[in-house]
Amino acid sequence: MSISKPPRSFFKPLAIGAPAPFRELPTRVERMIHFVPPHIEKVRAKSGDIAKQADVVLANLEDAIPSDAKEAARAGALDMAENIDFSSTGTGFWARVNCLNSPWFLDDVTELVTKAGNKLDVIMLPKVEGPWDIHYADQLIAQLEAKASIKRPIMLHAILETAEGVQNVEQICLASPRMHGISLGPADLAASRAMKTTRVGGGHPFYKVIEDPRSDDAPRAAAQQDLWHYTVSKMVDACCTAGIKPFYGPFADIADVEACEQQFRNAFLMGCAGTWSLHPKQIDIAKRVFSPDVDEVLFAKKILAAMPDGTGVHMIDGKMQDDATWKQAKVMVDLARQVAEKDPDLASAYEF
Ligand SMILES: CC(C)(COP(=O)(O)OP(=O)(O)OC[C@H]1O[C@@H](n2cnc3c(N)ncnc32)[C@H](O)[C@@H]1OP(=O)(O)O)[C@@H](O)C(=O)NCCC(=O)NCCSC(=O)C[C@H](O)C(=O)O
Ligand SMILES: [Mg+2]
Repeated sequence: MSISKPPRSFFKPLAIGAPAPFRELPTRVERMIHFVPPHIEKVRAKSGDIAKQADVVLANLEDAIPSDAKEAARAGALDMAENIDFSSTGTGFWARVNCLNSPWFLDDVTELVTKAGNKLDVIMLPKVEGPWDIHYADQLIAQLEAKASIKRPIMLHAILETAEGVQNVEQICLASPRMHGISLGPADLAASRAMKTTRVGGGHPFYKVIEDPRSDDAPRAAAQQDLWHYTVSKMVDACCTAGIKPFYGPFADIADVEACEQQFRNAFLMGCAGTWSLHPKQIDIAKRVFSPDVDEVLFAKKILAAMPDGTGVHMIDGKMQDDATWKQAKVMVDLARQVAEKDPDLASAYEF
């Protein structure tokens, strides 16, 4: 017998007075989650301008924040919630709290929900290992939402960054209607798996396939492979099954914009909705990559126009189209419509 909630209970608030969880995710373009270290006043002061460029701004309280600056970072996050106007640009405001077994988690969540809960869209939860972590955070957040009379539910976004978390990703995604999505955490995950790399995301020059020996003894061609392909695929399937969003995570070689763009593009093509940006220059890369390609959108529109009821078979520009390609086209055009609402230049390029 499986131990899961009866269907009628799944969407009930977990505390009396807490808002009911969303039945559908709010429709939002979230091409990048921009990380701000909120304890650094100089950077925090820029986050108002960053909020005009990025789809989501995240106050980071976890890794990259020194242990003696955790309280300052939390205070900085509350300051951002109070003083930045996220709503006029439709920008999401998220916070990454410290992990569940840290001494800071309880105060992070308590203060964020009770003091900034009506501004906060999503809490990002690091190092999630199984559905039990989500159940605990879900119940605690509901209690705090009730206590502080929060009007709309705060969503949860888990980071996939331990071998155990990857093993349990399907159950994590299905654990609660509060789940918004999952991000890949390639640095912690590499450490958890004892992968022999010091890079954060991206490829590795030693992880490659080489061609067969050549008769002329010339050097053999080689191509780097994607270390993250299996994990991203597993994450995308788990998220799509649960109706939540998969995201790539950090790419820490800030100077290597070309490799960053390629890693983001691989994730986009495989189904990810967005990525993290750690530095302002990664915002535009993510915007470019996670907005669908103009030529592909125009071609997808042709497919939808040729097959108004989504059935049958058609030839367009020499390529066979049928019910399945109609669905592919709809994914592309639906996303383009959402992006177009935020971006007038793309709206005109997509010919909406
Ligand atoms: C990575 C950085 C430490 C680099 O900072 P810096 O050396 O200051 O960069 P620049 O000199 O090029 O900065 C140019 C100007 O831009 C401002 N700046 C820099 N970063 C940001 C930012 N994130 N948001 C807003 N503004 C930013 C600088 O202040 C400069 O301004 P000015 O002096 O006026 O010209 C830094 O970018 C940074 O701290 N980024 C965030 C790092 C972070 O959040 N790391 C944690 C996430 S990754 C992770 O956790 C791993 C994951 O969990 C896993 O397991 O995989
Ligand atoms: Mg991490």
